[in-house]
Amino acid sequence: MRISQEITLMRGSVRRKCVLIVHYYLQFADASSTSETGKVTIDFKDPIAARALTRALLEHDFGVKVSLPLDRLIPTVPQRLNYILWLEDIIGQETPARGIDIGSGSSCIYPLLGCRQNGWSFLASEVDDENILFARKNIEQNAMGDKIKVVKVTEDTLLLGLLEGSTETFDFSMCNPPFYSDHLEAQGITTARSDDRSDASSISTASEVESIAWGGEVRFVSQMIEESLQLKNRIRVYTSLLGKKNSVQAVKDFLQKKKVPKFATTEFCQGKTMRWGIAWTFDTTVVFPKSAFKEQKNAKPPLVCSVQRGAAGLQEYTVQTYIWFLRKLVEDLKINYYTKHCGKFYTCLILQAKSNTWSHQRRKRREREKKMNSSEPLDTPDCKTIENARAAEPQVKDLKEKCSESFEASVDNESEHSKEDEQSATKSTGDNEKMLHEDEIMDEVNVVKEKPDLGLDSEEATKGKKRKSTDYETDLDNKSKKLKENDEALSSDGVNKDKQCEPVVNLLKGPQMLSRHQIVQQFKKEQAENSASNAVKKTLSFYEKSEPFSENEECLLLCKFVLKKDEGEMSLALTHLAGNRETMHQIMQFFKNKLSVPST
Ligand SMILES: C[S@@+](CC[C@H](N)C(=O)[O-])C[C@H]1O[C@@H](n2cnc3c(N)ncnc32)[C@H](O)[C@@H]1O
Repeated sequence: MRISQEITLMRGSVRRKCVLIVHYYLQFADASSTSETGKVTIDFKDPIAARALTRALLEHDFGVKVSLPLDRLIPTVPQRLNYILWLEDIIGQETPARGIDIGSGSSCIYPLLGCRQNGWSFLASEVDDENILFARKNIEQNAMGDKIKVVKVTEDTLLLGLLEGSTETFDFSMCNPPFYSDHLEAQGITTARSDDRSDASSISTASEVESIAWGGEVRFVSQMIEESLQLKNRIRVYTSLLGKKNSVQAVKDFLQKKKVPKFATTEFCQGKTMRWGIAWTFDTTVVFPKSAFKEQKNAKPPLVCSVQRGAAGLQEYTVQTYIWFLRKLVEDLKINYYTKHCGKFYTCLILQAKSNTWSHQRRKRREREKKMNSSEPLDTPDCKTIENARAAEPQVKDLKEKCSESFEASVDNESEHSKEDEQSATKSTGDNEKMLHEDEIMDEVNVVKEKPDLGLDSEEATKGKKRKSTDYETDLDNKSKKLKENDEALSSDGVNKDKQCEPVVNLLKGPQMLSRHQIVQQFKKEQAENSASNAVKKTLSFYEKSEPFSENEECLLLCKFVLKKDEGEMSLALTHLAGNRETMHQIMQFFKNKLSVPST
């Protein structure tokens, strides 16, 4: 397997692999250093080292020799390869396809890779003279002059201008557009996504014209969409890379507005760097990669609850305040949790519930109070009341500290993260602690949205009895009602109505304990069958890397817990990963009860 491909598939530890290659090429030995123990490292902040790595990878894996100026974008090979591999999936490798590359850069990397890998031929455009000079040199030194042509265009020219005066048709178009709309944006998030290198500490050598375009990438791609409406099937599949998650939705909205019949998105994950691909077509025979569709269809929507201002009587409407409150609840319920990300606007935990500790909270509290009154020692702290939480709220000021103390990998720069949480595609630091954006792999317009998952693990489902989604809704309503009734019954002054209350757990299917080993097996099976949701895939790799829970530890439910603040509004989402799905509804109901806004 080629080393860069291996890097792509490994999706991480790029450095380790890269340094081996740099070392492999003795002529690049200057760019690397070897410690006394023989550990080879390269400085990613050094443009010479970055260039050496790219050149070594291209030559070693693809037999492509390139010359690259140090004052222009130095492409990272694994990221570029991701895009080429995705295109291969869409258009197939069988036919010698002809494509367009908007903005070849000095490397001319996409045409060179596409030509060498698949025999594709290219018409490429570029605005920058120095880039054109180097791109043509690179084509020449790889003897690809008959397959790749680079033409100079003006900045307002994209597809229409490039194809003016010709009737030629193309199988695809591709583009890695300048991401930023202006210097401020470029500077503001430079560390998060300067170039597309996997590490924020790497150098960006991109010139202004390479990184900034009026209106940013959304306008750039929107113009391509507008022009495609005129060109229609002259290009079979239009594609572009996107560097910001926000841009994906904006471009999808635009495609929908323009009534483009078919489009798809994908996610490229390389180390800590995320990029997105968008593809659209007017040819309904185009089939976008199947596996990803399946993934989208199989992904069950999370349970989401909005967290209102003043919920639980807390005054500060911040993720830190509420994560503190919710973590307390989780701890009191003796639910194990593991922090995947702790940020200003986004916190993600993995919850592992061993047993149902959330039913009958009031009864348990009364029992505890009784014990306290009879001066018996209190052995098991139970769920804190809202009042307790309110009383403790002043501690919230220390939350950031607490958060970073107890969370395994903390946020090292809040302002950086606020940008990251809202705008950037870069994952947070630390191998095991990746920032989870909402899962969004391939989707297509007009895919019917799934009904929310409402207990598909229930008895009927296991018996194979088909039920309408409305049935599930009614079921959940009934269960929620029952929960509420129980709560109300239990909260009546001094009257013990426990006997009247059927335990909620009896309404549900019996506990279904899974060991960590079984969970991992289940995840692997889903992955092999291509039915694993993104959340499951990420949890699997997280499990494999970090082993957060012991091998034999059993659990009733494993779910992802996300508290985030988006456009000023906070929400809590639970995504099922493994175990008894019904219990996730109960836990969500429990959180909802605790997060009610007290009447004044
Ligand atoms: C982000 S760089 C990508 C370069 C290369 N494709 C890569 O992936 O490494 C964007 C490139 O587009 C070029 N560019 C900007 N506006 C353009 C336009 N209207 N037409 C063609 N190229 C353009 C820039 O000069 C720059 O080389």
